[in-house]
Amino acid sequence: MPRFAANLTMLYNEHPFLDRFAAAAADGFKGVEFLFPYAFAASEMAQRLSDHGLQQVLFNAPPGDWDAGERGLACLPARVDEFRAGIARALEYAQALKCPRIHVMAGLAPAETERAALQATYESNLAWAAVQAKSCGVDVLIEPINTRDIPGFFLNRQDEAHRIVQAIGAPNLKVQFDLYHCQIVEGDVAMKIRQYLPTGRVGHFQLAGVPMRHEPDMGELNYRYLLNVLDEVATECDWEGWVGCEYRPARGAVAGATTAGLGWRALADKT
Ligand SMILES: O=C(O)C(=O)[C@@H](O)CO
Ligand SMILES: [Mg+2]
Repeated sequence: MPRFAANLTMLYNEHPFLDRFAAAAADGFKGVEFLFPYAFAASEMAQRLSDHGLQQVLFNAPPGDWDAGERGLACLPARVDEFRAGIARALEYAQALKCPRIHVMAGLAPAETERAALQATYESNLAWAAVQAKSCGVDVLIEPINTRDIPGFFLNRQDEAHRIVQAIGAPNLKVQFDLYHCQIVEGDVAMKIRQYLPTGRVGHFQLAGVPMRHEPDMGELNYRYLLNVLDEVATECDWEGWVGCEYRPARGAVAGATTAGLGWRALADKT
């Protein structure tokens, strides 16, 4: 079974951010991911990883002004310099945290800009980022995201993401396959795992229950079935990546809420 990584942005919100590393390790996680490390010194985070025997498996490149509603810069023609500076910063953190992949968010499509111009900027930015990342041994990931959570997000579908990755043809440019977004946008999730994982273009998975983005055992997706499919296909194609647990615990941020909700991990048992 692919390994589960705790998403420290969404899980363990009952603890201050830097204390979430210890909490995840205490629950048996060996890997962690989060959205953004930039409010903290890389050395401080590297120390937490080492103290708790954790691997950093993923984080995001700078997304622009998140608090002002920005959700990535990669498709924005007027922001190329800022995009490039953000990739350089992300790669510095990736090296300090020994993290083998970064997620580059596409951004919101401005209504006044032609889709073709956004697409051209997106593809040239991704090609550039992949070259920079390659020299650091890092994969660049793109993630289709549903427009209920992020209205106007530029990249929404698995097929679009795979077309882009194929067209650019950089071996370290891959798709971040978030099963939660896939179910909301297009469904047929099990068949999409079967279709896309063997291509070699999937760099990472994430999961959450649908529709509320709570624990995977809450909601309309049958994760016992899906995790068995993932396991079967990953074994067939020797895929050894991680599955990020990117959900908001239903019990909220009260003491013990994240740990109390982890019973769903038994769904991954093949019994
Ligand atoms: O929202 C998600 O899904 C993510 O993976 C984040 O990195 C981006 O919002
Ligand atoms: Mg995700």
